[in-house]
Amino acid sequence: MKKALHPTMIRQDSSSLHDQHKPRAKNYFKVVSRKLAAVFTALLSGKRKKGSIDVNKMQKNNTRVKRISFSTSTDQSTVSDVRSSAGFKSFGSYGSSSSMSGHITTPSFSFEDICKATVNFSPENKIGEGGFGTVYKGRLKDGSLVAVKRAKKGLPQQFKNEILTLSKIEHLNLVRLFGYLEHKDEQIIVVEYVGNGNLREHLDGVRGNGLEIAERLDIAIDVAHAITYLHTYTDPPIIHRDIKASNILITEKLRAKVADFGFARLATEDPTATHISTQVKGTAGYVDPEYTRTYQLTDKSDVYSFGVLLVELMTGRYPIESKKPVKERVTIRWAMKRLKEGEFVIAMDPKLRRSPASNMVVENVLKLAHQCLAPVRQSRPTMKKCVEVLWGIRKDYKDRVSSTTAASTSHCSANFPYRNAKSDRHLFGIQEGDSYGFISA
Ligand SMILES: Nc1ncnc2c1ncn2[C@@H]1O[C@H](COP(=O)(O)OP(=O)(O)OP(=O)(O)O)[C@@H](O)[C@H]1O
Repeated sequence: MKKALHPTMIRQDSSSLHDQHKPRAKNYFKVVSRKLAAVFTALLSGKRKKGSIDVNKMQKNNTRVKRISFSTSTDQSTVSDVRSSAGFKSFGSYGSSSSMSGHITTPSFSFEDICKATVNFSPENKIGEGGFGTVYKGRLKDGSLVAVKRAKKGLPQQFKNEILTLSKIEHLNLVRLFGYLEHKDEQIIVVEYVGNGNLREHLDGVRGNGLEIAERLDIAIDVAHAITYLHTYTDPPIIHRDIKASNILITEKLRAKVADFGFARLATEDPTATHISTQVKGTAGYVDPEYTRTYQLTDKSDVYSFGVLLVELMTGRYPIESKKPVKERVTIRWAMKRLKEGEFVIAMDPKLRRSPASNMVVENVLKLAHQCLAPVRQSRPTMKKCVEVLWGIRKDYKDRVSSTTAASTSHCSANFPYRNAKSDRHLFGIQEGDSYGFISA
């Protein structure tokens, strides 16, 4: 999907800021290898001991296209668990994320199996390319479809982040980890295949038949469920740090799964801590300005990015539209101004059908986005609150559409037997992933 660089893509070289860590690097590696050895020994002896590995201090200089990455000298981020990475590890069964009781089962397939599954990483099987590397579609021996993420060389940090995070989570609206593999200089992550492209492709109209307002609302709710789960129901909480439309994968039923945990962070286990001081990472246009200013990361940074995503869903525009007139270039600024001036319909994606019910959704979702985008994080709602607000909007929408449908049916059913099957599927019955999406362990 990364055929060409979009205006939102930026390149930021972080080397000069990282340089200040260099004199300490040798010591960190010593400390880290000691801790890795301890954790590995604990794993072998069957005891699960919480290690504390300062992974950001292990981080090499990282130049990324599109994503932001620069650091602060007070970087004290920690990741509280690590697993052995020798050979293929699969996470076929693991307990609840809150207990972090994931265990590594016997290796179930090898590098050769992955080569077979992807037909030697053939270009025909390539489904995407991102900062992490290339993503391939694969079919395993048992016939199941998987997405194989083949890391670019020299990104050990992101590889580790992604497997550490994915191994702790299980939720219908998050892509599921099947396993990972380190083979010579290859680093591979195998995850659930989500077959209907990503949200950005749907908004661009290069996938599917265009998303109706009810479908966009369901997608917003799915994403909100997923982030609520990460912030509230994992232990320690997880901050995704890269919520954006291209990381929202879409199923055949037009429901959403959040992917790409390369930048995710485990929040501190210290209940008195208000934030983590860490490198600023994310994608231009989505990153919380308070985080970029203070280097302080909290779950409210994800809330900010979610606010940007809501605006994107309602307007169809990219967060940064460099070809638009100056006043419209920063989409959130433009859309919030339209909202404030009572002209939110102007900001509404032209691909969306206008109706009192869909206008109501756009207005209320933009109002929620406004709260998520508050400059000061304390003023932003929690993700759980966002879910509740979105549920309310969906209920109002359904009520309004049902009453309109009932009125038009009673008045002109003989003349107007046509029903819109696509809209109807949002009015009746429970949708896949409507609950918080927990999968019982
Ligand atoms: N599990 C998956 N199932 C199906 N397609 C996937 C899967 N994971 C990724 N993709 C596709 O591959 C693309 C690239 O994914 P990846 O997470 O590596 O990068 P990205 O998020 O798009 O970009 P960046 O890494 O710069 O943020 C996705 O946008 C998506 O289209």
